[in-house]
This record gives sequence, structure tokens and C-alpha cells, in this order.
Amino acid sequence: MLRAHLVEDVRRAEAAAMARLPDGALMQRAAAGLAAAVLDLLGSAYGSRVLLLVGPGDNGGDALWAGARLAGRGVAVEALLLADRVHEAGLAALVAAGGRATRDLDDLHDAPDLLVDGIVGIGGRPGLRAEAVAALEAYVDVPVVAVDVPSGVDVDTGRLDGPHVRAALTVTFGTHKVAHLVDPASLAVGALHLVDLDLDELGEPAVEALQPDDVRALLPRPGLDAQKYTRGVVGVRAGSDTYPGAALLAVSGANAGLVGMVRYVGPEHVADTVRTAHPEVVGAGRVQAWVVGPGGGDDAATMLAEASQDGVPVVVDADALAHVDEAGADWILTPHAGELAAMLGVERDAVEAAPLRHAREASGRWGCTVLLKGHHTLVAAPDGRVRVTTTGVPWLATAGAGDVLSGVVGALLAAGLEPYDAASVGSWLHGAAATQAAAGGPLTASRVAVHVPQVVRETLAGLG
Ligand SMILES: NC(=O)C1=CN([C@@H]2O[C@H](COP(=O)(O)OP(=O)(O)OC[C@H]3O[C@@H](n4cnc5c(N)ncnc54)[C@H](O)[C@@H]3O)[C@@H](O)[C@H]2O)[C@@H](O)CC1
Ligand SMILES: [K+]
Repeated sequence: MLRAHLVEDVRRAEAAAMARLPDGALMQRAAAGLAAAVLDLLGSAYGSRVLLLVGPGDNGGDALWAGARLAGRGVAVEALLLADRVHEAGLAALVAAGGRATRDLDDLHDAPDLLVDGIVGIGGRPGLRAEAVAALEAYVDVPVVAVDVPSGVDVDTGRLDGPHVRAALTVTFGTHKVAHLVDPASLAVGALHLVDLDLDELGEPAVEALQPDDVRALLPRPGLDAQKYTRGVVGVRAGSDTYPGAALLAVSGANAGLVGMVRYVGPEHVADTVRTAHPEVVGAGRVQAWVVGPGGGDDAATMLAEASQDGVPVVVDADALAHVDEAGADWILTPHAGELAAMLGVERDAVEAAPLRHAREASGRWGCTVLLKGHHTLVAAPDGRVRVTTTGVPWLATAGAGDVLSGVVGALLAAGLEPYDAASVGSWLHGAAATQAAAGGPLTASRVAVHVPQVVRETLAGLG
């Protein structure tokens, strides 16, 4: 599991580690890891030029100490000091190693190969000062390695408020921070590298992200004595005269092999199309979970009312979301930002600016799991836990992808996973299937469903 902690937890754990380690040891570990990552990216030390952007705190200290190590390896290192006072020992080490420091942007030599953003770290407030913005603008085409976090983002929430660094690589220390995983800040992180500081006592993570091993442990798999009914039956109530295709897509997600049987309930001619495409699918009957809403149109309210009567878990998606009054504790709501905004009575922009807060709020308000779709989909449980999905590709932003997701999640729910696990594992599989289907290019939603079994196969085999 990849875990991200709040700044206060990082500070507490760092203080405990510092109490048992020699002075400055943690910063030296951080700087060594940072310098190694920068060298990796540069390829070779000699002939390379690096510019450190140095702010007032220990984040700047990390950059300066790493700069000293890089200078010692033959990199031409300059530091632009963006504060009246910077980390003294770090600055002295840089200069002693042959690096050069200035406070004047015009005093810098040729354009560097890399910028190291040591402006602010976990002590930073959102936004950047004018001098930092000017430095970044002077080198817009130069890739940036962010120290700990891209400066300017709101570390604990992932919100953006004002200018911020856009990194090609972020080298973080001890544990991940919320902004690394949660949109919109996660879009500014680039590749993410964790330098281990051996921190204990970090406590519960604020958010976490499933890794292939976690998914493997959670995936339902048939026992030797499995029968179709013991593996779970998922029912899909989706599609209408206006949107018959959504039923097909939701069924294709549900019918990716994760349950023993799939039922479809909907308009007769849509059911014909579903059975033609998926001959395994049967009609009404007992289910262990319902998927309700994709393409439901005007029928969505009736679909939801009928599904709720069974007293089994329900995945509520698309048109059905507008009809959620009271939700069962074992339900999963799967809105995108616009749908969640309508449910909460706020603007879509507000949800997009603070998806973590709104997913948590919705989960609390309806007392059930909420899966908020986005670049990094969030799954919030009513007890406060949040998982974020880091699989997937931008090509997945395509019509019908959400319908497939609801089917996959419903299948996992019917197979017996807890709602929080079903939603997060389903979203992980959906993203991984999209990456595989896209193979570096475009994809369609139907192809995502086709790739789910292969992703499951590879994950079970430990190839993920
Ligand atoms: N505590 C430790 O032992 C370790 C800390 N480390 C580094 O230390 C960092 C935290 O250091 P600090 O607590 O000194 O905090 P920062 O380096 O994040 O800087 C805080 C300072 O920046 C100012 N500031 C806040 N927001 C600003 C903004 N938007 N623009 C300009 N200035 C702003 C504050 O007034 C304060 O003086 C971590 O992110 C990490 O990089 C690492 O060396 C690992 C060990
Ligand atoms: K930084």
C-alpha cells in the first residue's frame, strides 16, 4: 500500500527520528536521496548544469546539501537564493564543494539542464512569491525536480491556490504527502520517488493508494468447490430507449468474469441487444448486488426504487444519482465532479478544486462509500478512510468508461468485497485495463472491459 500522511504526522515522526539520530542525519539522508535521483535524471554529472531554487526553510537546506553532493560529482551547480536567510550550513557546503550562489536572476550563467525546486516543502503555504515565479518563468522549458513537494501546492489537501511548480519528478522523504496523490496538485507532481527515512510512528495515513500486491490480496477468486451462485450474482439495471449502449457497457464491466452470473433488467429491446452481445447474461432474479443508473434516463428513479427493495448493496451511477435520498450503508455512489456538485448543491468548479473534501463530505452525508471519478479517482468511506486510484491513462476520459466501471465495481460487490474494497479495487482494475487497452494510444470504453480479465490474470500471477 502506498500511504500518504498529513504534515503534522510527518513532523511528529521526524521529531522522534531526530531525537534518536545524530544532528542533521535526516537531512543528509534526504539530500543523498535527492542528489542520487537528480544524477539519475541527468544521466551524467560532467558537463551537466543544475540550478537550485532555494527558499528560507529546510526544504532549501535539502536542495543546498544535495547541490553540494552534485558539485562534488562534477555537476556545475548554481543556487538562486530566494529568501533573505537560507539554510546556512547547506549554503556553506555548496560553496565549499565548488557551487555558486547568487540572489540575482540576471547573475546566472547559461540555462541549466535541470531546476531543483527547494523553494518550500511541507512548511509552505499555497502560492509562490513573485521572485520564485520570475525564476520559474525564466526557465519554463527546463525540467524541474521538486524537493519533497512541488512548491506552491497545498500539501495536506491537494488544492491549488495561486502559482505553483510543475515538476517532472518529485523526490519526497519519509512518506508520501496528500498532494502527491490527490487532484489537482497530483497533476503537478510528475514522476514520484520516495526516499526512505526509516520513520516510525507515522500513524494512520490520510489517504492511501492500492498497489498490485494489495489488489492481489483482495481479489475474489473461486474456491475448488465454487458454483456460479456461491461466486456471487450481480444485477444490472441500466439502459433506456435513449441510451441503450450504456446498458451494454455496464454489463460488459459486470460480465468480465469476476462473478458467477450477471442478470440484466431493462427494456426488452435493450435486453435483446445485451443477450446478443453477452449470451451468458440472464434476466431478473436474486442478486447479491445491483448496478443501477447508466443510461437510465427517465427510468432511473424507478430502477433505483426497485433495486433498493431487495436490501442488497447497490452501485448507484449516472442518472440514478439524482434520485438518491437515503442510501444504504453498503451502497456505493459513483459520481463524476458534475454529478457530485449537483448532489451537494455546489458548483462543479468547487468539487474539481477540492475533490478530497467533497468526496469525504458526500460519504459522510449519505453514510456510504463514495467513488468520485477524476484523473485520480477517490474512494471515500464514511469512517474517514480514503483511497486514491493511480492506475489509468488520460485516454480513459471517454464516453462510456464510467458505465464499464460501475459494472466492474458491482461485480466485486456481489462477489463479497466490502464496499470500500469493491470500489477501490474496481477502480484500480478499470484504470489498469485502460492502460493496457490504450497501449500508448487511444481507447474506447468497450476495449477497457475486454482487458479486465487480462489485468486480473496478470495481477493474480504477480505480474502487475
Ligand atoms: N524536519 C526534518 O528533519 C527534515 C525535513 N526535511 C525537509 O524540510 C522541509 C520542511 O522544512 P521547513 O519546516 O523549514 O519548511 P519549508 O522549507 O517548507 O519552508 C518554510 C518557510 O517558508 C516560508 N514560506 C511558507 N510558504 C511560503 C511561500 N509560499 N513562499 C515563500 N515562503 C514561504 C515560511 O515562512 C517558512 O519560513 C521538508 O519539506 C523537507 O524538504 C528533510 O530534510 C528531511 C528531514
Ligand atoms: K519544493
